[in-house]
Amino acid sequence: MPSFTSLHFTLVVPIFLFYLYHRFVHSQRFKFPLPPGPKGLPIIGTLLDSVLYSNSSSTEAHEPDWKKYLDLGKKFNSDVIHISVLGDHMVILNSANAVNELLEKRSGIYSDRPAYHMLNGLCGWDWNFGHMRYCDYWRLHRKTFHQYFQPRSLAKFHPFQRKAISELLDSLVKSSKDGETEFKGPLQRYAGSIILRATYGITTQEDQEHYVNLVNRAILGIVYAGNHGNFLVDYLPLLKWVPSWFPGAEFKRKAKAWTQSATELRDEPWEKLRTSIAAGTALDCFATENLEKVKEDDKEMEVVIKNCTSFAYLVSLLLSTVLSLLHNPDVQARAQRELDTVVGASRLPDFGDRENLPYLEAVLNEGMRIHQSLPLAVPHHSIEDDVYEGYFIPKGTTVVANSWWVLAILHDERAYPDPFKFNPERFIKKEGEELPPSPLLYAFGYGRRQCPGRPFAVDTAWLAIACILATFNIKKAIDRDGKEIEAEIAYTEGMISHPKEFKCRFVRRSGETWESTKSTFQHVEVED
Ligand code: HEM
Repeated sequence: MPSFTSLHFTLVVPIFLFYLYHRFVHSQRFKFPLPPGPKGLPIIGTLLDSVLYSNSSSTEAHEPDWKKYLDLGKKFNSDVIHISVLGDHMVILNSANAVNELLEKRSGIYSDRPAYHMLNGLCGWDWNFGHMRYCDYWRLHRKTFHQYFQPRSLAKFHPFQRKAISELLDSLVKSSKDGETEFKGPLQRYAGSIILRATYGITTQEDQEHYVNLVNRAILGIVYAGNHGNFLVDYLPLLKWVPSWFPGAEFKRKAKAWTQSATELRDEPWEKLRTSIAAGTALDCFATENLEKVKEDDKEMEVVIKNCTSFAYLVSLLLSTVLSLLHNPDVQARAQRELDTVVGASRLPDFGDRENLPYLEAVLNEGMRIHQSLPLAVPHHSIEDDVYEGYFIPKGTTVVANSWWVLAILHDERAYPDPFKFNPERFIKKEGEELPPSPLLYAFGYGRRQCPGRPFAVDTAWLAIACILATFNIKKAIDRDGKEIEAEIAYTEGMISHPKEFKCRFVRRSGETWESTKSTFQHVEVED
């Protein structure tokens, strides 16, 4: 009978050798190099460069991440960059090609999300399905959301989009005084009220204002902790257990404040909805339609519905388009000529006019191209080893699409003269010329995680821009001495980016017709 030792040699050793052979000879890991990138120090990798730098995170001004990643691409002469910190792999995609190849064509591999130790683990955002891992639970959320917000269902939102635009125009008229217009609040309320109406059936002005303020507070956690690696805890999950009073544990104190608003955002409007359902006063919306379909004791499905009732980044697009229009009065004038010809001066533009307003469509496209609300989209994560252009991308890599730059590349000098100029003309079809790729392909993310709210968001933004241009000229604000105030073209940093504070005036185009045009949507039948 063979002894244990000889058994060991005859069975275990060959298996072990076979394993090593497989690992070293067959594994792609040893055949292909990682993509180029900063080497850093052994074990900690580029910790000192990347984490400590971005850990100033939160409020201090520094070079935006998309610019930092773009410079790395230039330095290493590659559109795919690898950054390693404490064994964590991150790959940055700096070209449309790389994004299409990996996030679109191989989306079966790249549709996961990173573990998000800061955002989900500490800031209380794990309930939001946009941050969930790629699994059946996420699929259930995605399907539930898509069924309600799919393109062919958009008409059901039109009545309350029209009502919201009417309120927006009215408040822009009323809040214009002393040489400037308070426009940010009304735009936030416009976007927020439509989303709140669609998801929870919330309609009163008081509730809308309350929840829009809540979103503004809650979103801070996403803005600062949404980009992978902004906090050290993303690389060292054990830091989660450091007590908040511990010196240097400021991240825990921030997380506590952000968790509170993220949780309020999840629970408060939901409780409100539950109360109105019990009172029999709830309006038809995403939540009621889905709750009606589930059995009373199906608690899991109720949580899914609650997790889907989302907030959105719509206002960033509106603010950045207003800023671009302010700097381009010629674009405003041309869009207004088109509106006057197609729609006339006696009513407001409506969804049915959209296909007859190609220049206005181009303005919307250019607004999405010139600045992206999510310059680095939302990080994806790989679930298998992969090889791209001779580079090895290990399973478990966080993959970040540098969307800001991807769009800039697509608008390079050869195809688009003056790519940093706001020029909607580039999206107008000309005889014998190809149109440039639509920003819709990039501004809303990629592959299986692409924004499912895109059609609804674009419709809502279109109506706002069309009606604002039909009603107002956007002009520079005027100070007390009657001088024009310049509006700087500058954007905030963080995962969600929007123009920094700027001033302007919304000046009515025609005083006489305003009373009749504003009534266009005011008598629309809306359930509220
Ligand atoms: C201009 C407005 C908007 C922009 C620019 C935008 C952009 C994005 C981006 C870049 C992503 C990440 C995609 C990826 O991971 O590759 C995303 C995800 C998502 N968006 Fe939007 N979005 C907008 C409006 C909306 C609206 C209005 C809704 C809801 C009605 C919405 C719901 C979602 C959801 C639920 C996800 C998560 C999808 C998932 O992880 O499967 N978005 N959005």
